[in-house]
Amino acid sequence: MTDVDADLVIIGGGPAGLTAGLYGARARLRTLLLEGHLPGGQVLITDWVENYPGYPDGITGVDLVRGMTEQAQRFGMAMETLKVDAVVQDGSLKIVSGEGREIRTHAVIIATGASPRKLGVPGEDQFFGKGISSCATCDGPFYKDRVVAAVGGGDTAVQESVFLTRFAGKVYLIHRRDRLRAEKILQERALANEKIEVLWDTVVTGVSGLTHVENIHIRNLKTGEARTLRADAFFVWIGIRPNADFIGDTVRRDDWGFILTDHLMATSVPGIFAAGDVRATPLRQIATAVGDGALAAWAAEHYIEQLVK
Ligand SMILES: Cc1cc2nc3c(=O)[nH]c(=O)nc-3n(C[C@H](O)[C@H](O)[C@H](O)COP(=O)(O)OP(=O)(O)OC[C@H]3O[C@@H](n4cnc5c(N)ncnc54)[C@H](O)[C@@H]3O)c2cc1C
Repeated sequence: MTDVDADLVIIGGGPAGLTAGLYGARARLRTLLLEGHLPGGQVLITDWVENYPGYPDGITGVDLVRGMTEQAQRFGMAMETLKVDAVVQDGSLKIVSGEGREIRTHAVIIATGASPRKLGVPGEDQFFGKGISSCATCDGPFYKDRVVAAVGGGDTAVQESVFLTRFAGKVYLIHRRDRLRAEKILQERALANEKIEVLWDTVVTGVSGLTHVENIHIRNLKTGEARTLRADAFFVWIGIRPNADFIGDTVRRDDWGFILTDHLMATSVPGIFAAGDVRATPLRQIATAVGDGALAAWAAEHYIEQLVK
């Protein structure tokens, strides 16, 4: 059999990749995880996780992913900091490359997750990092007793708006519809919170300020009324896009770019699997990412066994 640098390469060190690493290492595959930044993925910017089973009182995102990383490494998963920019086939091998490095492997699990979507309104790029953020854990504490605005209506927007009230004096939650999409328990908390004012049927048309966010320009979709909110920060939580540009059209993807898989996480290319938020799935959570990662590693193990027979 052709020599490889690792039996299994996992791209991305969020909960999906770390779980795949744990299962790959325990299957005694030479398992290498490549992470472009720090292991942990989106969980690193999640202040408090209260719906991951096994932690009845909740756990910080940092502690949860630290445990996942240590557990996978304890069983032998190797980890390197490397931003992958291509995966190509070479016969039955896969070549994973990035930053001038090439790694030959039998199987690849893509677990590169997703990133926040942008609104695409004037001022958004200009003020990113100058009052515009998608990370309440990172930036919320800067706005003690200040007025902040947020946009979105899903789990992240609602949960993180409640989190922002620990610091901010007032949080405007701007939502384009007349009801929220978030889990009911999260909605109840937000709607009962006196610091949160939901602006229903409203869209953001722009952000302005001098050197930092000062104004959020909004329009009511029902009345057509345009107005300007004074706010010191603006948090954008309107969904996510997959971190899958590097794979191009090597594997089949849906209309939004999420990778299509079967129930065993196999993509359209034998030996390439996908797990977690990067794949087309109806629920994107830590628990589902972990389940995907375990299945993907199991499927990769069986794929590799077939190769070496
Ligand atoms: C603010 C916030 C709060 C949330 N709260 C909860 C919650 O309370 N409960 C819950 O269950 N879920 C929550 N989620 C969702 C949850 O975090 C995600 O569903 C989960 O992290 C997905 O895991 P993943 O491993 O698929 O991807 P990610 O966590 O996105 O990890 C992907 C990793 O891949 C890396 N990567 C990307 N591209 C490359 C590349 N080219 N090369 C190398 N590495 C790369 C990234 O750096 C990242 O570390 C929250 C998300 C956010 C943003």
